[in-house]
Amino acid sequence: MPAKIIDGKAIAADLREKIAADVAEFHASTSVTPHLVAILVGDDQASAVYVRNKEADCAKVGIKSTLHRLPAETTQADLLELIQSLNHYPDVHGILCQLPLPAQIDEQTILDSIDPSKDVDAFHPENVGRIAQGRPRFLPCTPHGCQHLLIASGIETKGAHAVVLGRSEIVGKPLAMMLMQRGAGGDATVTICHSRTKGLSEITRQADILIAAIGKTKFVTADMVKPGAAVIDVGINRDESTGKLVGDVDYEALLDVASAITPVPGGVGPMTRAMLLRNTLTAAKLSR
Ligand SMILES: Nc1nc(=O)c2c([nH]1)NC[C@@H]1CN(c3ccc(C(=O)N[C@@H](CCC(=O)O)C(=O)O)cc3)C=[N+]21
Ligand SMILES: [Mg+2]
Repeated sequence: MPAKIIDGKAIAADLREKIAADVAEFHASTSVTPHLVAILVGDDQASAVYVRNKEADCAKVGIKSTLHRLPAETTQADLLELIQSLNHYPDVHGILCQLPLPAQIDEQTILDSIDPSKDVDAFHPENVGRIAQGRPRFLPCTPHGCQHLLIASGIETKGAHAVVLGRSEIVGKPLAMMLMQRGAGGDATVTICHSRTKGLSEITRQADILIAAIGKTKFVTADMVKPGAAVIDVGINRDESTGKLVGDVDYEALLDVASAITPVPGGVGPMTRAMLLRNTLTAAKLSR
């Protein structure tokens, strides 16, 4: 039987409907409109597309969004000054500074400067620490999107062996923590693999749930996957020749091996954006 294709676009649309209702309810009781501010430094093409999509998403659910576009040569001091003013501005609930940043700016310094209660990416060390301790304020958007795809698709994580490929601070590391946590979408036995892992395919072949977040086109081949495994593809790579978005897994080949799989595009990407909306509403609620 070919793999069930997990429709992230549809699941994200359902989520947005729920968020829109929650935003309306929040507004009815407080008169507050949640407000997300995105900062885009420079003119990276992919970043510009992502930020534009995000603005359209906000409009769909009744969240106000503002975009600050800064030139590529912006100094770190100037960016810090903008973030400080946004931190203090009560009408701003969520702040997202689009990554990557130009070379003259230290990303960690910038992420550390965002008020943790407005940190809708959940990249601030205080929020990362809270996730590690199992008492999150915000969950990072891409890992939360992956977890929600599993829950919405009825894929049991409890007791399952989840293998996470990739140890980034943005996806692999926090997702591993979340899958291990007690409760829905958690209680998994988690293995994290990375570029230095020995015997990689023996490990990935033990996965009931395999999550690929390494940023390498078609890295996960059919021989690395146990028949019947669920595969979540976090990769968003641009195919040099066709210009199309491709994931980290050999999708066509895995259709005959996996029990369920996410496509790229239309899998994790739309979920990431939906979770950002949810975090913005959470931030607005926190401000009350
Ligand atoms: N501070 C920060 N937070 C982020 O969350 C963040 C970031 N910086 N920098 C860049 C990455 C990347 N990212 C994506 C989110 C959604 C799609 C997405 O919606 N993808 C669609 C396709 C979009 C298209 O066609 O280009 C899909 O997969 O179906 C893609 C990429 C968020 N990021
Ligand atoms: Mg993300």
